[in-house]
Amino acid sequence: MKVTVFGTGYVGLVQGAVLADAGHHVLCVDVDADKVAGLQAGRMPIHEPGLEALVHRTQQLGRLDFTTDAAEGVRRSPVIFLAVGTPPDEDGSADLQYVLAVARTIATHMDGPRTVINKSTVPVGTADKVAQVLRQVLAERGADHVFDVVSNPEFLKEGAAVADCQRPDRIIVGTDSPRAEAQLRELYAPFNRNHDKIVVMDVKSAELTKYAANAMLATKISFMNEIANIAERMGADIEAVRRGIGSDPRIGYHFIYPGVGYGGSCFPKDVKALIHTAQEAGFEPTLLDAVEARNRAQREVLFSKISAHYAARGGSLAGKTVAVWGLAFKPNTDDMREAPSRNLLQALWQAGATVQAHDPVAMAEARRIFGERPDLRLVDSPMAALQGADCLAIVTEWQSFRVPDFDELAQALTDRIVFDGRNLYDPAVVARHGLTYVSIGRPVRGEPAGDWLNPV
Ligand SMILES: NC(=O)c1ccc[n+]([C@@H]2O[C@H](COP(=O)([O-])OP(=O)(O)OC[C@H]3O[C@@H](n4cnc5c(N)ncnc54)[C@H](O)[C@@H]3O)[C@@H](O)[C@H]2O)c1
Ligand SMILES: O=c1ccn([C@@H]2O[C@H](COP(=O)(O)OP(=O)(O)O[C@H]3O[C@H](CO)[C@@H](O)[C@H](O)[C@H]3O)[C@@H](O)[C@H]2O)c(=O)[nH]1
Repeated sequence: MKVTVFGTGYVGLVQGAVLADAGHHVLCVDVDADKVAGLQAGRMPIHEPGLEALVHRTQQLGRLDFTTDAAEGVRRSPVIFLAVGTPPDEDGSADLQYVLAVARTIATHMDGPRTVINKSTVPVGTADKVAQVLRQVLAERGADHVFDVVSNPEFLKEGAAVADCQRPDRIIVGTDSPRAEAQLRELYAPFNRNHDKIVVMDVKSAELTKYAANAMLATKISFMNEIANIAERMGADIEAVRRGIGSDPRIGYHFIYPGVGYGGSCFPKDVKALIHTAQEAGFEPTLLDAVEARNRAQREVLFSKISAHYAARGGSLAGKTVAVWGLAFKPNTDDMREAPSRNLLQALWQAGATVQAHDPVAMAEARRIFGERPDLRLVDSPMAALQGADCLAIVTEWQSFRVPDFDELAQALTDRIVFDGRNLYDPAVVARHGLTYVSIGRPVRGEPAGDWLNPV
């Protein structure tokens, strides 16, 4: 099928490449001319495992193209995806300006029937708004073309976006139009061979399904972070508790890792947007309010531990150098949108510390965000970050941080202490190497080996 995708970000680019790989002919449209020129030349705007090879292959096969020409994008394909951003407005609601702008563009240039498929995460009622814009602009043109607006939310995870898109666990199709449903069934047929993954429902339920999924996952994380806070005050070990509850299939092991709070471009924004939608409808979502509040607090926990450690010893962070491992909001991506590392760095700088940081792929993004500043050194390896540092803070659980040389760590860090926001290590092993180890939801371990210290 001929398909046009508006927006070549994490969702649009991956979706476009995966559809092209499955055999469709895809044209990706973006307003960012640099991004489009880069993609035409085969340069990826984001780090996503497997994406570059997929884009190159489908480009060479002539099934994937990029353009800034929106009119061509609209005229070329009967099926048009919307995959533009829906960032949070100041009041937490989703900003629909990009979605509605594309709707106007489609209505301005369409010259026959179109199916508009919304992949952006949008509040309930947005499909109606898109349809209204289409109707209005068509009426202004005096044109009379048939269209359907379908909700088809995306569930990919960054860092695994290509794999998730190639093997979706469900394909939500929100429409009451048999014509549109048949088109989407044909479009997704290559992804639907093993068993029927397509779940058809009304548009509003599809729109809400996306928020419900993200809110449920965010709730699991905030719940676990809440239990971690209780555990560390009681002398219990959250990792033992995690294994203990995860083995119950009704709970499961997924998304119950405690840490530095959820970040990224989706959970923080989508939980806030759902709260806003509920409030607008006259309902106070107290559970979601609490999920959000716990996350806000959790994102400060690592800094609180570092600062409390030094304060308890009569010192402060002023003049200290803190090594930071991990800047991306999660491993296998260079995305730093709402990354918990940003909270930590700002707090450390405010306390007068210098940061010496390493991330396997997000260094360029960090440079773009923070610019040149005397209290930030971005270095090329995890071990280089330790040189001359007083302590280490771990923010992202990259694979390359999982098995460090603890003796080298102990030698390099002046204060011989590790603050781990991701519980990467066995506390007894770290302590055996002469390091003090402060993690999330577990008692502090330190020298001499085997000693349990008071939580800081
Ligand atoms: N990032 C994810 O993991 C993820 C997963 C599922 C759903 N979503 C949702 O998908 C949507 C897109 O997210 P993203 O992370 O891909 O965003 P992004 O910011 O990475 O990309 C959006 C792209 O849209 C382009 N754009 C803006 N206006 C345009 C226009 N009028 N015409 C053409 N292109 C235009 C921008 O230039 C940008 O390249 C959001 O609603 C998001 O919540 C994101
Ligand atoms: O047990 C866990 C799991 C995740 N996280 C954090 O939660 C955030 C989000 O992680 P993840 O869900 O893996 O990444 P995203 O790429 O943000 O993907 C989420 O958001 C997307 C955008 O809506 C959805 O499509 C995905 O299904 C949904 O998982 C990150 O900060 C993680 O560190 C935890 O703290 N503990």
